[in-house]
Amino acid sequence: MPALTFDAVSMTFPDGTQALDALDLTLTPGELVTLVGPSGCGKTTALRLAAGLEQPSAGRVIRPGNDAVVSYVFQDPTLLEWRTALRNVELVGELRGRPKAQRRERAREALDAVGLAGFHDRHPRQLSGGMRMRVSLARSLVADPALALFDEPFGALDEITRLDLQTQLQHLVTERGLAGLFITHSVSEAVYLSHRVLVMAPRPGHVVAAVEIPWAHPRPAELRYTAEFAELSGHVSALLRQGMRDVA
Ligand SMILES: Nc1ncnc2c1ncn2[C@@H]1O[C@H](COP(=O)(O)OP(=O)(O)OP(=O)(O)O)[C@@H](O)[C@H]1O
Repeated sequence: MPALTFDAVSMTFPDGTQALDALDLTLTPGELVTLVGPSGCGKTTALRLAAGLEQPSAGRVIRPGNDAVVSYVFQDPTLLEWRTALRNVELVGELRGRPKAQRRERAREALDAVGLAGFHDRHPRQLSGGMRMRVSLARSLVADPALALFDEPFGALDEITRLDLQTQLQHLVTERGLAGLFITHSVSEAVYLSHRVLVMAPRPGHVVAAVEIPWAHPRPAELRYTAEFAELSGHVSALLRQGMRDVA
């Protein structure tokens, strides 16, 4: 059973803006697919459709069943400032009415898994941007999502933190077998993380190429410095440039 299916999905907003044209996508559990493309090509619209926040104007979006959790991670970590890191992550269990000891234990495990052991009792203002994003990731993963949607989560982070979080995210997705749909403007991030990269072009947003990324997960951090990686990244960049030229 796919975790998410887009069947010829088109999206035209009430003001007449056509954001997506006939997008097809199938995401299976354990698979991470990334959307890359220039500003305005409909990436966020696709994520919002996947989240059920918008309804397509044509085609079908088939999402996980009612009981399945879909998590959404934004570029802004959106933490509650008056709660500690632990209590931010614990909120998910609270909202579900889980017993206190159980939800606290799960939150502790999730924070440790994203490299925040020792920071459970800090408030968001006492954490760096990278640490805040780790809390946000822990909060989304503690919900045990069947489908996780990531809207440029690492866009605002420094390079080292970003590379570190890419590696951690990839381990977490692999270990948990969840399906992930990821947006980024970084070609190397897309190639490193994904099983498949969908290259998009605008006016209206459409997929110009689907590139399969062959390496097994989890991938070593050093993969990013190999000639094969540079070659595949160059290929995706060329498709991106080509897509932009074709609509210019
Ligand atoms: N609610 C809306 N009403 C009208 N037009 C919209 C709405 N949301 C998005 N759009 C338009 O749809 C197109 C796609 O927008 P979207 O935000 O999905 O692009 P994107 O690829 O995510 O861009 P970016 O990389 O800049 O975040 C754009 O032309 C945008 O202006």
